[in-house]
Amino acid sequence: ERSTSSFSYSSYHTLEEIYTWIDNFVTEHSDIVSKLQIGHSFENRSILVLKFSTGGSRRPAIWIDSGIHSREWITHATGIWIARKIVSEYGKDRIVTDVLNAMDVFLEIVSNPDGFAYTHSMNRLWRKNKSSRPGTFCIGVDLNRNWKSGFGGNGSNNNPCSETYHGPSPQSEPEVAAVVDFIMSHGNVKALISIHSYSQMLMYPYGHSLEPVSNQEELYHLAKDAVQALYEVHGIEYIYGSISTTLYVASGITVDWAYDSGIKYSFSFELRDTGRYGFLLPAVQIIPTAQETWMAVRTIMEHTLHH
Ligand SMILES: O=C(NO)N[C@H](Cc1ccccc1)C(=O)O
Ligand SMILES: [Zn+2]
Repeated sequence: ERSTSSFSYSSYHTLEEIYTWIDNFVTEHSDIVSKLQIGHSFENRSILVLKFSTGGSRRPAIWIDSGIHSREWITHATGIWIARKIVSEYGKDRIVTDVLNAMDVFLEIVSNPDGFAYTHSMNRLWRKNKSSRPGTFCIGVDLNRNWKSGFGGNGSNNNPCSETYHGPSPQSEPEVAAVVDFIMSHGNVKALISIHSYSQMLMYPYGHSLEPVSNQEELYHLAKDAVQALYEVHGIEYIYGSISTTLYVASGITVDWAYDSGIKYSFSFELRDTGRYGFLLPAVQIIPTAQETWMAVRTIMEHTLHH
């Protein structure tokens, strides 16, 4: 039937099932949610974004993306659950209500649709998109290395066969160009949250250099508060800090571009787990992961609203 009540939020789904859920979800919550198509993938699939808005025009906004790496299935599942949480909490939870009465939220659940389809059809552990170019033997660009900030630097690879291939040029990939174009033309995005898995980390820029960002202190304390809110749900421990100092140097990444484009609250999550199951996180952990992640996301939203 056309309702999302038959959709299992505790299961992993195919691209078609998620796109059908998006249509049903928007139909059922058309007072607060709308569907935008911001572009097409390399293989010509629609790139969809959910817009949560209670009115106004060009309100300050929060951007959330998941699934930029297609094998990280827990991130799409978490994005879907968070979408439902936002609509169910509006009018009940004070923070969500205050945020949505003043700001818009954009949520891109399947940021790499071609790669995601491929993880269902051919290769469960595919990470990159599916772009190909004449004379290039290997397929795919790492969409977390194709952004302009620090493009081509250390922690990205010039070899098309590499899992961290940065692509021929910044924003060469339609999946990245669509997001850049959307955020730049919107011009009022105040926070960006890019959701990955796994490692249980909450990180902020920079990845391409060890130099601290100007509001490093603020981001450190916000990350600390967000990680504490996450911990209080199921006792899961995250580490936090800047990408380059907490993890490793990575160049051309989403959050560095966002930060350098003026989005001062830019974060990247690495969801569960710490390696026992890794990308193959059992479906039984979807809802617990989404519940705890939501509390961290809500903390970042509240801070963005008040600063
Ligand atoms: O791939 C993942 N996690 O899925 N993360 C690593 C590290 C990372 C995370 C977040 C931002 C930048 C870099 C990556 O190489 O992209
Ligand atoms: Zn990733």
